[in-house]
Amino acid sequence: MQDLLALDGVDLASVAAREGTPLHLYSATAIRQRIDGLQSALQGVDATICYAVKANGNHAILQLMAKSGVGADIVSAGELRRALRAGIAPSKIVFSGVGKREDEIAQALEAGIARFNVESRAELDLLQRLAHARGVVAHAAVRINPDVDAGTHAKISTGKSENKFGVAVAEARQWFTAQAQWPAVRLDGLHMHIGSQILELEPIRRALQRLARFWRELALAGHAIASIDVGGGLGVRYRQGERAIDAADYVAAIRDALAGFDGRIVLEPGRYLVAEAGLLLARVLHAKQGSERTFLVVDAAMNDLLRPSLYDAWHDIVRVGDDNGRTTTTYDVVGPVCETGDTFAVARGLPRCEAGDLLAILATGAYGASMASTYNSRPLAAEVLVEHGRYAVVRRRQTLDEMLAGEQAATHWETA
Ligand SMILES: Cc1ncc(COP(=O)(O)O)c(C=O)c1O
Ligand SMILES: N[C@@H](CCCC[NH3+])C(=O)O
Repeated sequence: MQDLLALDGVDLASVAAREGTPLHLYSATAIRQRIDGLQSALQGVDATICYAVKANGNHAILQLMAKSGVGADIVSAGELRRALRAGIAPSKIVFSGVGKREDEIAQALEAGIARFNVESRAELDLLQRLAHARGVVAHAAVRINPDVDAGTHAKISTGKSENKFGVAVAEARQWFTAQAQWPAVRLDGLHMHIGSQILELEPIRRALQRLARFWRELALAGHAIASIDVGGGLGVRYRQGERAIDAADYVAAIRDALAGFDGRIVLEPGRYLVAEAGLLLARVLHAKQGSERTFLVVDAAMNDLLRPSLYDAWHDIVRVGDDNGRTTTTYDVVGPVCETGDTFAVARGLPRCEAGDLLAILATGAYGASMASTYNSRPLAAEVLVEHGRYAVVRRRQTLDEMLAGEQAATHWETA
């Protein structure tokens, strides 16, 4: 990652000095390479890549997706708004999520999105009512829960029967049989998404096979399936040397499992397209010698990057600049937030650091800024897009006034 930014000729220290820290950086070149790689692997397949906006919904990144012909997988009216504003065609937008609100479905219907990935009978009923009221027919896919363990962190595993997502094949079968009950919904798609940060192909293969078996059964029963959405979940390398799934192998597994399917295949990668293209710059505030451990207290915190606190996730960390023979020292890299969980790394070997040094926390392009909060009343960090030795600020650092906007004294009371 750092090599790529260096190749682009961007001096991290100078961007940090000009824009301040903490600072999220994304390489446009790296994102394009990921998109191109996946698109090439998909050559000859009738496929639409619908980028999972939740991974990083920054306007500039969504514009980049739109310009590359990539669509969007959305989970809220906010993400719908973002996708449309960035120029993503409604015909390339799919709407996932286990709890879509009535107003959100209404907005998506009015925008004319391609498809709703439906996760419960209640949602199907609601979609029927709202589509009927508007005199339109909504295309829907059933999200199947294939009961496969994706082998990822429990908090981001979504394809086991105990998870809240999707429905069992048995229930989906009933929906197809009873289709006439929902005349304003065209139930002609299947969907799955078994989890995120998946590093082994085997669980994906198993889930695809279950999905394919059901598609064949439906086809035999005379149900036309126009779209099979295989979800996202492709993992990335958070540690140097870690193994991840190759895009070509992933696409080969999809082709194999769905051989003979002549409809549209939808993919919903999020992390895969953006994670390794991003890094978070943080300044060392001080090195603190505790009684048992040595801490590097930095100016980024769990509100800027939640993954280590939430999932004990590993992110490689490098000291920016020449090491000049500094000895390797073992540090806990921590933020200033008042929680012990505000820790980016435990017992990590780094060149000896001092106050003012710059650290880059790597592979933060996905689920970094998009999961940020203002916890501890820390304003949202700025985001910059880097390309060929230049950078553009694509989100200004939030000011304290912006952070406080909307809050007010309890002077106006309503009776309820
Ligand atoms: C329905 C759905 N599609 C796609 C994604 C994108 O996942 P990832 O970023 O792991 O590719 C998610 C999140 O895991 C999701 O819930
Ligand atoms: N937020 C998670 C991934 C969840 C994916 C959303 N379905 C992460 O940071 O790894």
